[in-house]
Amino acid sequence: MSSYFLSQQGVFGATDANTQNSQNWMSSFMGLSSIFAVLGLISQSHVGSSLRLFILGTLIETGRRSCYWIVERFRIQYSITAQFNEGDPAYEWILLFITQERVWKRSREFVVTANNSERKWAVKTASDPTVVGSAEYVPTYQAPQLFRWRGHWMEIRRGNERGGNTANGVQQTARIYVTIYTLDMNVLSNLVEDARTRYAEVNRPNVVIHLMNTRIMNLNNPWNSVKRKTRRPLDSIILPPGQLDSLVQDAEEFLKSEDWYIGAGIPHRRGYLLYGPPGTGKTSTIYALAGALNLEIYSLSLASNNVDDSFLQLAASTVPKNGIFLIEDIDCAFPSRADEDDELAMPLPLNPNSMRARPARVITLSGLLNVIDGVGSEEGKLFFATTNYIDRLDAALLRPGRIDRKVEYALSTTEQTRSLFTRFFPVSRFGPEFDSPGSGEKETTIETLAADFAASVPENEFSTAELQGYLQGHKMSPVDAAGGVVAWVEQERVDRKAREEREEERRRKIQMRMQQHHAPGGGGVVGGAESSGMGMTVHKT
Ligand SMILES: Nc1ncnc2c1ncn2[C@@H]1O[C@H](COP(=O)(O)OP(=O)(O)OP(=O)(O)O)[C@@H](O)[C@H]1O
Repeated sequence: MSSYFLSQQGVFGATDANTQNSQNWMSSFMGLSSIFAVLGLISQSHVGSSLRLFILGTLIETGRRSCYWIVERFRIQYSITAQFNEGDPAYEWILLFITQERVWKRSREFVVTANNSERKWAVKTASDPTVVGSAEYVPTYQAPQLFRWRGHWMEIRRGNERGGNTANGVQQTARIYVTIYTLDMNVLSNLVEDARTRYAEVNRPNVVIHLMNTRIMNLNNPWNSVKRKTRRPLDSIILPPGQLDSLVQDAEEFLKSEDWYIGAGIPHRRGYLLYGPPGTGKTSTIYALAGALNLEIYSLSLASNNVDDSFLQLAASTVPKNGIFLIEDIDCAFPSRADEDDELAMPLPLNPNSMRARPARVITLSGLLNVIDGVGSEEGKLFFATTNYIDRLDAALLRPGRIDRKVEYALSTTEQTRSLFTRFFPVSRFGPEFDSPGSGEKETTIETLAADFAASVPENEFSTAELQGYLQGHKMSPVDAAGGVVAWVEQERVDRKAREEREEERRRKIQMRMQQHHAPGGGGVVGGAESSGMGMTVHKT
């Protein structure tokens, strides 16, 4: 639920200010009558001009304060002020709203950044529509801006709230204050709804991805980096028949059945694990699904050393309802048995004093489980996790209720390979001028080439991403793509073998260095590891 702070009394302790103002006014008023009395005296007694000037000044100042008081009174009585905090989705809505309403017209201060995929709600500063700028201009809105919307006067102002000190410096949270000169609360609701609708409309062609900038962590706004990606059609994801449809249907049904979950007393959340080799379409599926269901993604990597249990909890709790909470490579948080062995097999430093401390593992399994299904797991959210190594995940993590659906992604089947070829070389793009040897019907030719291509790629040996990489190198010529694939497969096998041998050699060298290091007279064991399991593992190998 989006939140914005409301006040009919202004935002800066207006009640106290009112009391003080009214006292000032009263005293000013009382002062006025005595001033007039004194004036009479003065005119009679012909006191000097300096005294008259002084009295005139006092009168002007009193008048100024009275006007100010009246204006403030009016403002407080006849206005509604709403506060939008950075980090809340409503903040994004209102930013877009003020950009579209061209409230910035009189703004003279901008933050200028080079164009990139990060979303900023920049404004167009060039009047010539043909000018394509290389930078984006975001108004600071530091000075209050007055504008009219649907017949109502409004004022907009931006401020920064100073938070606590952290390792990353002082945390600041931006706020936007909108003052509407009306007594009708509906105007505010309409404004927020209008802003939300515009936001949804503008983002229709994109998928919005919220990320954490773990270098500049902000406890008030953990999702402090927003990117947009062009929406990817579902049919551009090539998977075995039925796999994608069933996933989309499942997610759609989940979103529609909140009442059923409440009635059945089951928390309204659903967890999916997509697992399989790299480059098989796990992440692409989630992005395409988010686009199709109009959902925003909140994506987190557990690989960062800065993320700990409490931050994870905070991040999960700030994902709004109907958002997708995505943890990519979820196995990264915990070492596998193989990894642990590898770490023990790390080359030991020659000088024990130079041994670097290993980074602390700050995410615990119980912390992660808590986030997925415990106190921190908010309802109405889709949870997605991806991994290349399902066998490294703890059984507790995989149990239903935490992960409700596991979907396996495999290396490309012959049918997927064929579909990938026809997606790369659509009949529409290659048209009548497509000139193929054999000069059959155009459509038949592409189909034939696709069949030849698929038959030449061994099933379940290459990922879709690898095949896509190959096809990209021949994107203008389906004939070359189909003709060259046999040689490519051979070359890939040779390269793969060489890579595996290099890796094997690297491991062997590490083991040898460890053995030398632990052998009698070989430098001893650092930090008393001799008596530990670590020493035993090494001697055995
Ligand atoms: N099944 C697929 N259908 C269409 N494109 C795919 C498919 N699999 C991979 N790709 C393409 O390969 C690239 C990498 O895909 P993606 O990131 O989705 O793979 P992944 O399985 O998530 O990999 P990783 O496990 O390394 O994160 C993308 O450009 C994507 O378009």
